[in-house]
Amino acid sequence: MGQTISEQILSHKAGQNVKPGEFVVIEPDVVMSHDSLTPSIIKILKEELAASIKYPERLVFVFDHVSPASTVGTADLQNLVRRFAREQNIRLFDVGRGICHQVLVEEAIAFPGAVAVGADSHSTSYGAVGAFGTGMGSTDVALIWATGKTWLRVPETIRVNFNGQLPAHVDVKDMALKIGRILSISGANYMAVEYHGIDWMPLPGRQTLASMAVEMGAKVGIIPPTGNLPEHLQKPDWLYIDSNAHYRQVVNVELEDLCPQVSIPHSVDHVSDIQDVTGTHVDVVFLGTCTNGRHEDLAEAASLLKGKRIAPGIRMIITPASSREMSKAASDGTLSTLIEAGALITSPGCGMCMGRHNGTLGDGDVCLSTANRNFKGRMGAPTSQIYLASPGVAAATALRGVISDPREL
Ligand SMILES: CC(C)[C@H](C(=O)O)[C@@H](O)C(=O)O
Ligand code: SF4
Repeated sequence: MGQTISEQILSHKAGQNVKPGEFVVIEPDVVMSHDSLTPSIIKILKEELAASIKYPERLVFVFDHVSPASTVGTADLQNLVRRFAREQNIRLFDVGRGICHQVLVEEAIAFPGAVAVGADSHSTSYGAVGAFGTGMGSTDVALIWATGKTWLRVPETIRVNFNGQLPAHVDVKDMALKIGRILSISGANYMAVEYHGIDWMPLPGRQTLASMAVEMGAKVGIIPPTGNLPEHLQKPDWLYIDSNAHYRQVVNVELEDLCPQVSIPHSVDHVSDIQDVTGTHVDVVFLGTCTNGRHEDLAEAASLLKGKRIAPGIRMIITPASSREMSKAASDGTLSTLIEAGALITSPGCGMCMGRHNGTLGDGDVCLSTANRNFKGRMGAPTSQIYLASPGVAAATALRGVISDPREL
């Protein structure tokens, strides 16, 4: 019997062939945590486990969730983590560097064939480079700090086949929302989702797809590390695309038939074709996050906003995913196009994604966001509403002040 990509990676790590449903103990290559949870992981390590860190070189800290700090409380906690990182010799990417998932890919800390664990649910993002990336809670992560090891149940795999090419102004985000619509928020619970037919897709689109796998409950969302990727992200020799692999379910999506998709409050899998929601009033447009805050996303918005102004009364807030993505957008004029159109650019990081700073939503605010979650109250007031869509839909909506189709501009 052949093996899926996740099965191959876990077999490689375990040093023996593993099958779905089996429990394995492995040593993750990378253990990421961010400003939001690192203080509590340090506390668990010290107070509950009374342990020390086994492999500091495998740990990475990133300050992105409230970055730079917005209150004395968050500033003090970040200082605590800075001191701890210095004492323990742990790599830290400080405020302004970017969203943890973006930074780990840019710095090639997450790499093809690796097991990359993060104290964050969107750690499925590392599947973009063909890593087994998965999120864990603070206690599990503290145990990895202490022992260097963790256990996993080998997931079954759902195979998604994308066929054909995307029409103009239909985006990888629409592919991700469409899969969520087909599988539902629990359709991939504790499974791997493996995406095929997208060798043509560059890295940023792969990051969009992999980041959203967890929104269907997936343990990992993985794209074979072949095709349109830089040399250093091509697959290792031991990893292969196995036509005899066994999949729990196969989903086929014809890209030619896809139109812009919009997720409606308050559930990610509550998705409509755009024509069913065009004209919906919006107060705020948010372009950013680990799902859609890269240079390509900003450039797509800029191409639609060039020489125009966003609608009166609309706030458009743009938070680049990292300093590198921001710098690319600065050097090719993307940022100035967006600023001239009336958008606000914030420091790189998670920004308003979780409602903790940089544009928290107030009572009754309606937001069209390029993020990955639209749970009630996520971005601020419980009475606010979040629609999720692509960067092109975000730009068209900012221009018109109501949800709009970028194909009709
Ligand atoms: C704060 C963090 C633990 C959380 C997560 O796990 O995903 C956040 O990044 C999110 O997107 O909701
Ligand atoms: S950008 Fe949003 S979804 Fe991504 S890690 Fe940050 S808070 Fe979580």
